[in-house]
Amino acid sequence: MITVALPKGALLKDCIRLFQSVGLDFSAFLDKDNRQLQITDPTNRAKALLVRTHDVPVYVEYGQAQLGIAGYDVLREKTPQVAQLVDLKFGTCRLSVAVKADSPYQTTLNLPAHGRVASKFVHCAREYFDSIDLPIEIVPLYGSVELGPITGMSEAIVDLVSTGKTLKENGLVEIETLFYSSARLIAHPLSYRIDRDEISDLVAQIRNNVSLVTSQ
Ligand SMILES: Nc1ncnc2c1ncn2[C@@H]1O[C@H](COP(=O)(O)OP(=O)(O)OP(=O)(O)O)[C@@H](O)[C@H]1O
Ligand SMILES: O=P(O)(O)OC[C@H]1O[C@H](OP(=O)(O)OP(=O)(O)O)[C@H](O)[C@@H]1O
Repeated sequence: MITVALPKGALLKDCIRLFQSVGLDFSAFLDKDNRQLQITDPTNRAKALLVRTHDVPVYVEYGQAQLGIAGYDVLREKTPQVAQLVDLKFGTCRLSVAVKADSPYQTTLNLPAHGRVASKFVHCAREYFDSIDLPIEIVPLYGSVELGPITGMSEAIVDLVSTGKTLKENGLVEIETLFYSSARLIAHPLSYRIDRDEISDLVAQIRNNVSLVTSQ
C-alpha cells in the first residue's frame, strides 16, 4: 500500500481534493473533530499521514511515505534528498524581503550591514544575503514574522507573500522577491524506482488531474 505524507494547514484542502480526483478519499482529515494522524483510504489502496508542512520532506526522505506534498519554499529551505515529480500549481506564493512602508531601506542593498532580518526561512534568507554579499543577522522565528519590523526587533523580514494582505495590514512593503513557490508532489527516490508501477500509475493520474484541481 502506498503511503503519502500530507501537510496540515494552508495546503491540506487542495491536497485532499487532488487525491479525491484520483479516487483516494482522505477527507476525514478535514473533519474538525478528527484527531487521527494516519488514515487509510476506504478502498485500501493508500494510507495518508498528517504532518506539519516542514516535516513532509522528512517523512519522504526517510522512506516512511513514498509520496508527499510540500511547498517549493519548504523544499528550498530544507534541501531534502527527494525527487520533485509534479508542480501541482496550488499554494502559489513568493518568498520576499519586506520592510516597514516608511523604512529608509527601499532596496535590500540599502539595508545596514549587520542589521537584523527576521524569518522562518533562515537558510533561504542566509543564502540570499550571502549572494548580495551583505552581512546580516538572521533572527529565526516560527510565525507572525511581520512583528519583527513593527516591534523594532529587525529592519526587515523574509517571508511568504500571497495576496499581500498580511503585509498591507501590518504596514509593510515588499522590496525584493527571492523566488516563487507552489505545491510540489515529491517522492522517495528509491521507492519511486523500485515500486515503479504502483507509484508511477498514481503519479500519472495526479499529473493529469492537476489542472482540474487548480481550476476549482
Ligand atoms: N498565504 C498563503 N497563500 C498560499 N500559499 C501559502 C500561503 N502561506 C503559505 N503557503 C504555502 O503553504 C505552505 C504551508 O503553509 P502553512 O501556513 O500551512 O504552514 P506553516 O505556517 O509554514 O507551517 P507550520 O504551521 O507547520 O509552522 C507553505 O509552505 C507555502 O508553500
Ligand atoms: O500575502 P497573504 O495572502 O496575506 O499571505 C501571507 C501570510 O501567509 C503566511 O502566514 P501563515 O498564515 O502561514 O501564518 P504564520 O506563518 O504567521 O504562522 C505568511 O507567513 C504570511 O504571513
